[in-house]
Amino acid sequence: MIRASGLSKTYRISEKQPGLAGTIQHLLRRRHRDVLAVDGISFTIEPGEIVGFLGPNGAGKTTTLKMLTGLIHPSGGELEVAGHQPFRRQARFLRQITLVMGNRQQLIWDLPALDSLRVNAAVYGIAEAEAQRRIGQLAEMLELGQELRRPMRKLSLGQRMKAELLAALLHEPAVLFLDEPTLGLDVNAQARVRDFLADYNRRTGATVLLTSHYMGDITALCPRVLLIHQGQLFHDGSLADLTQRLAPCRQVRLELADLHPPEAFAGFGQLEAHQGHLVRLLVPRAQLAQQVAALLERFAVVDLEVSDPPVEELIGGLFRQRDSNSEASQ
Ligand SMILES: Nc1ncnc2c1ncn2[C@@H]1O[C@H](COP(=O)(O)OP(=O)(O)OP(=O)(O)O)[C@@H](O)[C@H]1O
Repeated sequence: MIRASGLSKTYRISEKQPGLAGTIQHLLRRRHRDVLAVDGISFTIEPGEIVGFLGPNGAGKTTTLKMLTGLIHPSGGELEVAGHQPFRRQARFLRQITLVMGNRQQLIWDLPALDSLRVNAAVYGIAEAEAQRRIGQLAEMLELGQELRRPMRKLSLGQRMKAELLAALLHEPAVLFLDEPTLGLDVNAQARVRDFLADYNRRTGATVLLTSHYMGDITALCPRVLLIHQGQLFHDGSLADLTQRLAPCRQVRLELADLHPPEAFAGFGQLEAHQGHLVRLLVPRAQLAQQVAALLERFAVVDLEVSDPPVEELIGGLFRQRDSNSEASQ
């Protein structure tokens, strides 16, 4: 459904010094600087997949989404979405995709969503009876009722987001590009939007590419993630594989019946925290079973939990490390 090969985007930024002198100089001799936002990424997404698109701020996610939806022209590489070249913006292509940005809204603030939805239906050439059927079905899935009859400005953030999703799906697109669809929502509203997206994907077989800073969205919805950093693809695979790649150790938390000095844990792993009866160790994955067995034998254990460090921390740590390496080599 989506094929990108060596996809790149360079933005040209004009640089102007502040003040009148800067403006005159800029008029006489323009200065430009190139920003390589996306640097030759390649990936393929099959119909029906839900793929998470991760990366720190400024990694190039939004730029990639804009190229995939035809909002901007790539500087290089090849791109095909639903059998089309997005930047040609053919009507047949636009009918097959949708883009939802959590920080933008398309529904009119002072009007009830139903009015805007009728306009959208007309723009897409959907007959009135069919539009009503689709609105009814999506409203039921999104648990929206009378809210659609109230002006958008009177709805809660979560209700507004759900109405935006409804509007974005009215033309039954085959590919959904979702940029932070749960931005600013409270945990309950986030969970409802996630459930809806999973349900929608199951029912319709739509392909979904999702960016989110909330790792909960990604773990709940995306069996596969693409991770980009400084415009390059760093990982294409499962979140579990990514975690394994980033964290060679697992965290072992212990609650012990007795008090022991820190030295007592030497040889069981790296002691991360030690407070009274609570102890946290980092143990290499390959030695986990053996070390846990040894801990259970050596200490009177009240409770034990094995987990991966939070993936946000792992990703943040990786990028801090790579950034400081690249600064050091400059
Ligand atoms: N219109 C533009 N003109 C010039 N530079 C831009 C433009 N849009 C983005 N950039 C730059 O391109 C790089 C990638 O930005 P982009 O918005 O794609 O990142 P992102 O991964 O979506 O970040 P965030 O998570 O913060 O939204 C950044 O360095 C950004 O400053």
